[in-house]
Amino acid sequence: MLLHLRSRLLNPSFSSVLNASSRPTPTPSSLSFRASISQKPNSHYASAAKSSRPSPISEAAQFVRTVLFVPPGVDPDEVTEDMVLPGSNIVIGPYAGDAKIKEVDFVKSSNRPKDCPKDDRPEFAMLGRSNVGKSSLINFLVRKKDVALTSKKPGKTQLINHFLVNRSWYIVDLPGYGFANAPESARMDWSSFTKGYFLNRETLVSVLLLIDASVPPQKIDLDCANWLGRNNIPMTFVFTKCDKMKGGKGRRPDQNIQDFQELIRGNYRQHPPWIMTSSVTGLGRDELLLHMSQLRNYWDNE
Ligand SMILES: Nc1nc2c(ncn2[C@@H]2O[C@H](COP(=O)(O)OP(=O)(O)OP(=O)(O)O)[C@@H](O)[C@H]2O)c(=O)[nH]1
Ligand SMILES: [Mg+2]
Repeated sequence: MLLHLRSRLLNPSFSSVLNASSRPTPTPSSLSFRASISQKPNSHYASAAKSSRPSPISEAAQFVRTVLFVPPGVDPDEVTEDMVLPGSNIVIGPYAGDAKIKEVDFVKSSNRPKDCPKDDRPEFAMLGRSNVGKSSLINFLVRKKDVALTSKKPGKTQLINHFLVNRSWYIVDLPGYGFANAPESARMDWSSFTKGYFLNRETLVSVLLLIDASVPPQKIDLDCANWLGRNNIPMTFVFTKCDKMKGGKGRRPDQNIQDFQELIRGNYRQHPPWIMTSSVTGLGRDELLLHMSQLRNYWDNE
């Protein structure tokens, strides 16, 4: 199982969509949510890892921990291949379930983090370079064409937009960063605006950090991932545009994804969750919703 898994994860390929079936009821845990879901690169740098006492875990469990995302409630020694979502490194555990989207309502746009909805529903924030496909991913997840506004021009989304799903959790569309080609009017100070949201939003379950798989790894995305990690903000890498097999200037999406993983691998003792998607072909939709359900259900039970 190890060898097969190793080659599958180190060489991402396009796989079929998993049937998101319902899962057993989760068992509440006393573990702290952020502590167990987040990746904390600061404390996970290789040097820090070397100085800590060796833990008596098996080679298989060690491999699983460094490459796979093992959610709360799963013993790394008991992970089997069928627990890993296709097109991802995500292990599905006992908290996954109730992943279907039945209804979605736009709630509000806020231009300051403190104007965001004030309730305790869990939320997921879409973050990524301008034009990476954040708004498209929201429409793709909720299976509606125009819930979130999309555009070929970068800088379309300029406010923090809250969408309420099944009246119980939020998806948040955020302005993109890295407006290299955006009109002057669309530029903004991402550092003070969006960073304030990340640092203060207590109901944020995870950031979905979107990375364009049709281009080679970009420094700004790596910097963003490291900033989130240093600030202990849980994240999932969502690779977008995986349908663009010819990839224009760049290499094929699977090669770009592999290069991105290699660039960040050294920073994390436990690899953050990642998943391949395409809002054109539907790749990864059910898998991403299932992953979000396990993070959310764990958060709800904490
Ligand atoms: N081929 C392909 N194109 C995509 C995909 N996702 C988004 N796009 C296209 O990429 C462009 C930008 O999409 P948006 O969803 O508006 O991007 P955004 O990240 O919300 O952009 P900002 O709001 O400007 O930050 C649009 O032309 C989309 O049609 C995808 O999976 N595959
Ligand atoms: Mg947008």
